[in-house]
Amino acid sequence: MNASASAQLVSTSVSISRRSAQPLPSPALLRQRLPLTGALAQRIAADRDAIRAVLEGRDPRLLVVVGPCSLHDPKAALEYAERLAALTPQVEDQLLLVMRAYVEKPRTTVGWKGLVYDPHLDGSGDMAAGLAVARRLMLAIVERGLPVATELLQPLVAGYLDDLLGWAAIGARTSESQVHRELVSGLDMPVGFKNGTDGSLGIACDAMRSAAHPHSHFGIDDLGHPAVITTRGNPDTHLVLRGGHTGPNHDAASVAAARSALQRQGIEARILVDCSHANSGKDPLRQPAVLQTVLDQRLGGDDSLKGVMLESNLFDGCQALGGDLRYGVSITDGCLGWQLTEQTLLEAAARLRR
Ligand SMILES: O=C[C@H](O)[C@H](O)COP(=O)(O)O
Ligand SMILES: C=C(OP(=O)(O)O)C(=O)O
Repeated sequence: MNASASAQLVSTSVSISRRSAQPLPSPALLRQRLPLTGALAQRIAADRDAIRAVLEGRDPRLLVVVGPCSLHDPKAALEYAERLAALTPQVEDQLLLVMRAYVEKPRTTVGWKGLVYDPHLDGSGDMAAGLAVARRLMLAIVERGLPVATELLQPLVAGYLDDLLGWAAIGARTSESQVHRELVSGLDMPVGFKNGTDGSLGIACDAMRSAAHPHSHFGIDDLGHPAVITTRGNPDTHLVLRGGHTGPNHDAASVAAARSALQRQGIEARILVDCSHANSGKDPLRQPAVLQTVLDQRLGGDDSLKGVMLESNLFDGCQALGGDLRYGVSITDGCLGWQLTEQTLLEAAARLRR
């Protein structure tokens, strides 16, 4: 094609398109700018093994994924990480603490989509900066000795961050997506699939079976080039119960139903309960009560319940994005403040110890 024909093709595609494009650094370039040291990479591999051991029942502790609904302020996120790291030695005989470090948010319709999408919180969508801020922050959390957990939402983002993760979630809005199942089948870490927002368990069970299989799928390679990605299948997935439109699903009857649904499909019953979202009726202060029901069931002999998730921040509640933001308060879902979080986790460890 000569130059004028190709210019015409470009202008035609621009005139009929509702989108524009700006380049981003490749995953390899960002990793090179913000590298993971060999010692930290080994720690992350050991953290993944420790989480696997809990999920497989080789370690009797309770996995606790705890932290903000979303990270929007690196300073507050690091203060939170320091508090969680300081709490760890007091509970680690009973609880395996992993920090929730969510930098992408799936929205029901529209809203702030997380630090990687909009790090300046002003709708400018500076995703090149967002990726760097998120990677730097996750590295700093890992350096403080904590395993990092996140939701993987946009598959392209995974390549920029996945070397830093100990655990990942596929959210209620994406568990049914083939693209996300393919992504998980290539990840070398434990991954939780959430039940659907309507409470359906079937999509998460299907997701676990699909992700356990090898796949070939469209993606980008480390240099950012379009590529055929070939995966080996991920055996380390599990179900996350988060409740649904019809109500919570952390009670004994719902957990038994989930266990049967998994067993019917030949999947090992490994379940984590999200104490927030529809399990708390979106009231963050109800999370400790949800956790108690999980402990009741575990202490009553249910060994399919491997862990919990709590949405927690420096301070209780949430605030609308805009104007002067209060330090340490969520700008997405409401969270349990640090004081109550610490008390809840200390009490949970004490109860399990007894
Ligand atoms: O965890 C966060 C929210 O529940 C999820 O992102 C959906 O939020 P939205 O319904 O406010 O968009
Ligand atoms: C969005 C989340 O959860 P869910 O997918 O269960 O709504 C979340 O944990 O932030």
